[in-house]
Amino acid sequence: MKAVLALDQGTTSSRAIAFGHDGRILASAQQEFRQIFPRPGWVEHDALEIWSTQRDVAALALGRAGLSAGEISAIGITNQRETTVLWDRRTGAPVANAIVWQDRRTASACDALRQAGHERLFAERTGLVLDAYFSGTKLAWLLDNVPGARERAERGELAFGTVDTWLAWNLSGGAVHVTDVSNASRTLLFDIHALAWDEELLGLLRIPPQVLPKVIDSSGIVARTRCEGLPEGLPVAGIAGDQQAALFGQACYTPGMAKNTYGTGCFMLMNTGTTAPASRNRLLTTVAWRKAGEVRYALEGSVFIAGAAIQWLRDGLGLIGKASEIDALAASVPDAGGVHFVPALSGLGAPYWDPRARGTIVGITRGTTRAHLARATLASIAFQSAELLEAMTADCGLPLKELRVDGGATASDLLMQTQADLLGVPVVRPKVVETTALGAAYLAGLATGFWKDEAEIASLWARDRVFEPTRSREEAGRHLAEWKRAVERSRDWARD
Ligand SMILES: Nc1ncnc2c1ncn2[C@@H]1O[C@H](COP(=O)(O)OP(=O)(O)O)[C@@H](O)[C@H]1O
Ligand SMILES: O=P(O)(O)OC[C@H](O)CO
Repeated sequence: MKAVLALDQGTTSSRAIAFGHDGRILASAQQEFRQIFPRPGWVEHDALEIWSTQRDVAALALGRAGLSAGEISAIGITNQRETTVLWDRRTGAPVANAIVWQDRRTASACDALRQAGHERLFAERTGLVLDAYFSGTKLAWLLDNVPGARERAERGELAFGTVDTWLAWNLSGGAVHVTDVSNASRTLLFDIHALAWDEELLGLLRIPPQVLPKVIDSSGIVARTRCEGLPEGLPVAGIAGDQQAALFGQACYTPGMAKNTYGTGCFMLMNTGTTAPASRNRLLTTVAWRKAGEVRYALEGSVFIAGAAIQWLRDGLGLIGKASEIDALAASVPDAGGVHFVPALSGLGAPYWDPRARGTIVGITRGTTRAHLARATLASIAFQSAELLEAMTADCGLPLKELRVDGGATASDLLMQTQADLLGVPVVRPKVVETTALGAAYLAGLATGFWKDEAEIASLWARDRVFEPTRSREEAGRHLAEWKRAVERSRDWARD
C-alpha cells in the first residue's frame, strides 16, 4: 500500500490529496464550485455539484499520483461543517440547494427559541449557542419551506445529512447513511455527552428522527466505494469535520494543545481531552473525534470571515488582483494608519454571536490609502483570532504555549507576525499546511493499519517557521482595546 486519499470538501472548493506514508503530499487536485447568493444573507450550494467536483478531483489526484486501486489503503472524508443537505432516499436527488453554514436565514428562528427560554438546554446538551450557523434550524427551514418535504420526511422518504453524509452516501452508491460524531456535534440535535441524537431537541425543532443518519466513529471502515468515476471497493475509513480533522492533522493530541485554521473563516480549536467543559466565554464545546469508541472533546472559537475578507478586497473592491498580493500591499505601509475593518460580512461568530452585525470600516481620513485598508484587513483576521484566544485562555485558565496554524491565509508572513505580536505566544506554521486533509487521511489510515498510532503520526509533524512575538503586552492590549471599539460600531446593524 502506498497512499491514503483524503477528500477535503471545503466551502469554496473540493480538493483531493493523496498522502504517502511519511505524511507528504504525493498529488492533489482542486476545483472551485458555484456560490449561490439568492438573497442578502443567504448562501447555498448545489449538492450535486459538491459531489461531482469532489468525485472528479478524487479521480484526478489518483491519476496524477499514478496510483492504482490496489495501492490505496483508504479514503478519508473531511468537510465544510453544518452545511445542510436533504435528499430523496430512492433517487438520491436533493430536494433543494444545500443551505451553507454561512447562511443567516434562520436567525429569527433562533431568536424565537431563545425567547422561549431554550438557550440553556441547547447549550448544555449540544455545547453550541443558538445561532443560524448550525444545521438544526436549516433542516427545519427546508422541511417547512420545500413543498411536500415534511410529509415525505415523515413517511421516511427523505435523508438529511451534512456534507460528510452526502459524500459517503454517494461514494457508496447509496449504501450508507452515516455521519461521524464530530459532524453530528454541529447540528444542534446531538447530545455531546450521551453521544446520541436528542429526542427533546428534535421535538423542539420539529425534526422527524427518520431523516437522521446513523452516528459513527471518526476512524473505522464504514463503506466501500461503488460509484462512477472511481475504482470500486476502496475502503472509506475516516470521517471528520474539517476543523476537527485539522486538529488531528496538527497532532494536537494532548489536552491544552491548540490550532487555528485561516481559511474562509478562522477556527481555533483546543483539545480538552475526555472532558467537555462548558464555556463561560461564548465559545463552543464540540466533539473532536471518536476513535475505537474513545471520545475526545475540544473548545472551539469560530470566526465567519477571515480569508474571505481578502477575497472581498479582490472580488468586491478590485483592490488586489490575487489574494497573494495582499502581503506586499499591506507591508508597503508601517501600520493601518488608524483604520479598522470589522469584516462582519455574515454577522459575527464567537465570541459575539451577532447575526445582525455588518461589515464596518472606521478611522478613515484623507490620508487613508488602499495599502492601509489591506493592512487593516490582515490585522482584522489577527484581531478576531486574538479575541478567540482570550476567551479560550479565560475558559481553561491556562496560558497557551504555542499556536499551531494552517489554512490558505497562513501564506501571509505579515499576518502570522501580526498574530504572534497580538497573542504574545509563538505562532508555528508546519511544513504541510494542508492539515485538514492530512487529518482525514490519518483517521482513515489508522483504521486500515497504514499508520500504527498517534505517536507515529506526531513524529511526522514538522515545523516550517516559528513567528515569535516582538511587541510588548501593553502595546498589544492597547491595539486590542481599539479593535473592540471598532467591533462595537459594527454590531446590531441589519434589520430583518
Ligand atoms: N498568499 C495569501 N495570502 C493571504 N491570504 C491568502 C493567500 N492565499 C490564499 N489566501 C486566503 O486563504 C483563503 C483560502 O484558504 P483555504 O484554506 O483554501 O480556505 P477554505 O478551505 O475555507 O476554502 C482565501 O480566503 C484567501 O483569501
Ligand atoms: O470550508 P472551510 O474550510 O471554510 O470550513 C468551514 C467550517 O467547517 C464551517 O464550520
